[in-house]
Formats: sequence, structure tokens, C-alpha cells
Amino acid sequence: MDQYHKNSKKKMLNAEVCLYGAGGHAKVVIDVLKSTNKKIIGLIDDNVSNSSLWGYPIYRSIKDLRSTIDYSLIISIGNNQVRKRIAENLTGLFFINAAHISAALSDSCIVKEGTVIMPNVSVNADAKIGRHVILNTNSSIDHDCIIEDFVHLSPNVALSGKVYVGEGTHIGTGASVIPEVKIGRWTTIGAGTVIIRDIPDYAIVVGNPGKIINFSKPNTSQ
Ligand SMILES: CC(=O)SCCNC(=O)CCNC(=O)[C@H](O)C(C)(C)COP(=O)(O)OP(=O)(O)OC[C@H]1O[C@@H](n2cnc3c(N)ncnc32)[C@H](O)[C@@H]1OP(=O)(O)O
Repeated sequence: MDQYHKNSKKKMLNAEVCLYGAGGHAKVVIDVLKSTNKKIIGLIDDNVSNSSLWGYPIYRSIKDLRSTIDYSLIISIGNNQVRKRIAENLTGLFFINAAHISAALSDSCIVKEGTVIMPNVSVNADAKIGRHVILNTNSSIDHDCIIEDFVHLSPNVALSGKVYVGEGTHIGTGASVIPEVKIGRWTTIGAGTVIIRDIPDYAIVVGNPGKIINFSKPNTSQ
């Protein structure tokens, strides 16, 4: 058993994996799964014209798969709101999480289902990562951080110890957060931003030090 699966809350029931979403993010998720020799049976996407990606079939609907094959799912869509909507619609299905073989995950961290961990990510002691989260390439999540469901940490994001990130928040490439800061739900943190104070829900924040430039409109599902 590799380090990641020892830490998973749920054991992987099925070796075969299907991805929901066939865009650019899906390509990176495929590489993550291949790094630990997972078998990919295909992708589902009704919004692309291609019928395959790198030789993997693209199905138009989950109904094309449901009755015939036993599989686990990962939602491979980068947009946090869309990922949440799809997760809520796909009831009764089994989601797995996946980590690239190069990720360094503490024995004491917790990673919930549907979450994807890209190459060279570090998740340190007692960090808790929610459902359907994206920890993108080289991101670093230090001790005792709490990351709620549907968050996306972009490449090279650095969270210091005891940072809290609320549901659905997107932290842009290369942003940094000092220890013990609380970032609200569905916020957007711009690329390269340095967060030194707590951030309220729905805020859009840029710069060093990070300043609020706007608020996004809450969506009914948020
Ligand atoms: C593998 C992957 O690709 S993962 C995806 C990673 N994606 C990212 O990191 C994207 C992060 N997004 C950003 O940084 C965006 O610029 C956002 C979301 C913060 C703002 O986007 P928009 O709402 O379109 O804002 P817009 O571009 O109109 O800029 C508004 C103002 O903020 C400034 N601004 C925007 N982004 C930043 C930033 N990251 N840092 C500093 N200032 C910024 C602009 O210069 C502009 O200033 P001005 O009004 O003085 O001219």
C-alpha cells in the first residue's frame, strides 16, 4: 500500500476509474492516475467534440457506463462551482481520491473522497483536506491546515501552518498565506497574492499585501 492510500479515509473499492470532464485539467488527472498504475476506463463529457482523449473513450453521458461497468469516479473539472454541482447530481456513485506518486503526504493528514493531488504537492502533519478539492502542482499545505470541500489551490500556492480555507475558494498560482489566517467561502485569491489577514466570504483579493478589490455574487448553490 502506498503512502497515499494508507491515509485515505475510504479504501478504493474498484481499480477502474472514470473521469467526469475531458478538458485540460483531465489530462493532468490522467497523469496522476497513471503514476500509480490506476486503470482508466474512459471519460464522460457532453461538451467536447472528440470521441477520445489519448486513446481513452469519451462517453456523452454517465448512463452509457452505469449499468455495464463497475468503476470509481473523479470529477476532472477545474471550476469549483461546476465541480460542486456535478458532485451533488451524481448521487449513489463512488468517488475516489488520487495523488501523484511524487506527492509527499503526512501519515497524519486526512484526504476525503474526490480530491486530486498533483505532482510534488506537500501535505504536512494533521492537515485536513475536504471532498473534491484540487491541490495543484507544487502546492504546499502545512501543518494543521483545514481545506474545505471544492477548494482549488493552484500551482505553487503556499499555505503556512493552521490556515483555514472555506468551501469553494480558488487560490491563484503562486499565492502565499501566513500562519493562522482564515479565508472565507467562495473567495478568489489572485495569482501571486500575499494573504496576511482574514478574508471574508466571496471576496476577490489581489496584491501584496492582499487587498479586497470586489466581491463575487453568491450563487444559490453556495
Ligand atoms: C493549471 C492552472 O492553470 S490552475 C489556474 C490558475 N489560475 C490563476 O491563478 C488565476 C488567478 N486569477 C487572477 O489572478 C485574476 O487576475 C483575478 C481573478 C484575481 C482577477 O480577475 P478579474 O476579475 O478578471 O480582474 P481584472 O483582470 O479585471 O483586474 C482587476 C484589477 O486587479 C488587478 N489584478 C488582477 N489580478 C491581479 C493579481 N493577480 N495581482 C495583482 N493585481 C491583479 C488588475 O491589474 C486590475 O487592476 P486595475 O483596476 O488597477 O487595472
